[in-house]
Amino acid sequence: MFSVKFKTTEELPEPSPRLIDQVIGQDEAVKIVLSAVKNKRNAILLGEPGVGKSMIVKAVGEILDEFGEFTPYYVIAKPNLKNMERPIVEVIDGYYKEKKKELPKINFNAPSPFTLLIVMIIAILVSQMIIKTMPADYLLAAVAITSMIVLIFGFIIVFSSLLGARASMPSVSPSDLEPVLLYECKKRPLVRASAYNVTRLLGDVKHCPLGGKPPLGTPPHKRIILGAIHEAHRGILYVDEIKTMPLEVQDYILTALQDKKLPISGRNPNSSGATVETNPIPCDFILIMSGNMDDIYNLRAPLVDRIDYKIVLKDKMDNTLENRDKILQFIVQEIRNNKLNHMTYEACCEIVKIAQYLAGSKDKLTLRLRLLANIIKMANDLAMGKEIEEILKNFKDKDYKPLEKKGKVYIDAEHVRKVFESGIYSMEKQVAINYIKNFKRYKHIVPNDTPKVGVIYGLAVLGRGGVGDVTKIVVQILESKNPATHLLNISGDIAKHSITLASALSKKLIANGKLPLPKKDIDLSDKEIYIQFSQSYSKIDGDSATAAVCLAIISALLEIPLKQDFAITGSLDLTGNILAVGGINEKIEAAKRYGFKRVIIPEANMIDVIEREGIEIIPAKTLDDIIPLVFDY
Ligand SMILES: Nc1ncnc2c1ncn2[C@@H]1O[C@H](COP(=O)(O)OP(=O)(O)OP(=O)(O)O)[C@@H](O)[C@H]1O
Repeated sequence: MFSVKFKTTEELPEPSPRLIDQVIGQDEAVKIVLSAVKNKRNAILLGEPGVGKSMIVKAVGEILDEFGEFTPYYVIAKPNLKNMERPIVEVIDGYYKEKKKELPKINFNAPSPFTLLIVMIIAILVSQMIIKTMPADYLLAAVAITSMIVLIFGFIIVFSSLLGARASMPSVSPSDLEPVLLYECKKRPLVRASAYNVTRLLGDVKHCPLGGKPPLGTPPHKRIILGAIHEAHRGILYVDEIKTMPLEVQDYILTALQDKKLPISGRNPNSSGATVETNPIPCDFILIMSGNMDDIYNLRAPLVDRIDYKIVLKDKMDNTLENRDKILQFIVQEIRNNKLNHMTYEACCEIVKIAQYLAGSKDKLTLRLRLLANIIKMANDLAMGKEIEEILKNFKDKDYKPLEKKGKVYIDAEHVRKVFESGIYSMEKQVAINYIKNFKRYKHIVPNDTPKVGVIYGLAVLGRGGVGDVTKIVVQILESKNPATHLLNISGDIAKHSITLASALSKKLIANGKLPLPKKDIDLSDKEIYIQFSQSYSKIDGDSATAAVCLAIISALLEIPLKQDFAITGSLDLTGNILAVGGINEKIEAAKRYGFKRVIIPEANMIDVIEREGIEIIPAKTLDDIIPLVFDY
């Protein structure tokens, strides 16, 4: 199964501590993201949930220092003395601690010593002129007048400038005018924000219940909240959940990408911050976004155009020795990273089997690794169950002492199997399992040895739960002047079309008389065909029942009974070839669960089938292959 031999994962080497080395099966995507970051390109990662989109970005974030020089900076906000509602935000290179003393002082427009000197000289010259024009007896008075002039000039200049500066904000205390540090960035940043969180992404101005004006309120520059878009300056902005990104936010991001700066304004119209807006603040970042496959359609075209790399992550990989080793590496990582108990070799093999099952084929392994991680964690909890039971048993015991560890606990294959079969890791699977359990009580579907005309068992997968189910298909023929085909309990368009096809094909095959069945003369022009998916309340919306329906119609029209010990799945083309279907392993599992001894599947699907005991799997290429196996004549 793996290239190394071991009894438990304890014997395997420690995984690399670097997250970038821990990413499994997404080598291409990792390479592209690294190249995007190196060359300052924007990128979007698309893929199924839990395939490692966030992990890749986080891993790249860990090694950002390796992408060349970075100039540290800090961001301060200071008041705008001309208009307090337009505070000024500045990005300053360097470390805040070093430059703290040099923080810009608020200028009260106090006159400089040079201005004062000029004023004094003018004042002295004026007083000299006065003295010269005065008679000698008034000299003393003249000197006094001159001194007064000099003093008055000085006072007027100093106080007028101070009063002038404060005219727009009377009673502001010096502390209200102090600049504040909003953010300091010492190494290249990776800033993560969810697309729906507008405040976090774009920044905001806090509400001040006291009106937002000194002396009682907090001045606007002290209420600014920097956005992730600004914190990501000179680094990476990672936006996930793009499906939820409001159009307005997309426009702001677009502006930021174009202008490399964006102002912050109050976002809540009812807040005192609503009237505040800063200057455009520098925000030169690489944008990386992520979402599920269809989410890209929620983005505006101009934004999509500005994203250079569009990367689709894989959701499965080939089932090779090398890739099974990667799954093993993943198991060890999950155990070490989450401090779980170690796993036996057999349990690891079981995880590989589940990886095949979730990939829908024996040739593939799933890369929806969050699902696998959850299964491993729950299997670990189950392995610990014995201890938990013991603790509960001793809970009421006064003399209870904490358990002494009796030997090591290992996750074994049984724990893994139990978690997978119970479906505890998936809500949809549990709903489907409950539905099937309840329905089975009515014994509507029971394999038996009594052949019946027009009755056959088809196979389906319930909802998104990944659980297969058996559906009973019943066909009845009525003599009628109004020949038609009626479909009952069939909702999906594809299903309706495929069953119409089955009906036409079965009539054609009977009409040309080439079926390997006893011949019977039959007038098809007066037959009304009723096809029912009996007691099927789950939506039948695929075409995988086409072969089953076709056989049931032939049986009903020719009145030749069908055996009842098998279930069948397969799509059909117009010439009677059986075509591959999805969810083949779930369908085989369902047939086995209901007790069928045989299951007929398209031959093309054989590459997907994961071996299991207890049921015979019969591949079929054409209807002619199947007919001798299923009719009782
Ligand atoms: N390619 C991978 N390699 C290793 N571990 C993985 C990988 N993909 C997923 N995992 C495991 O699953 C967890 C969740 O993965 P992550 O959050 O990156 O998925 P995602 O694709 O971003 O999912 P979503 O679309 O739901 O946000 C990881 O922390 C890791 O344990």
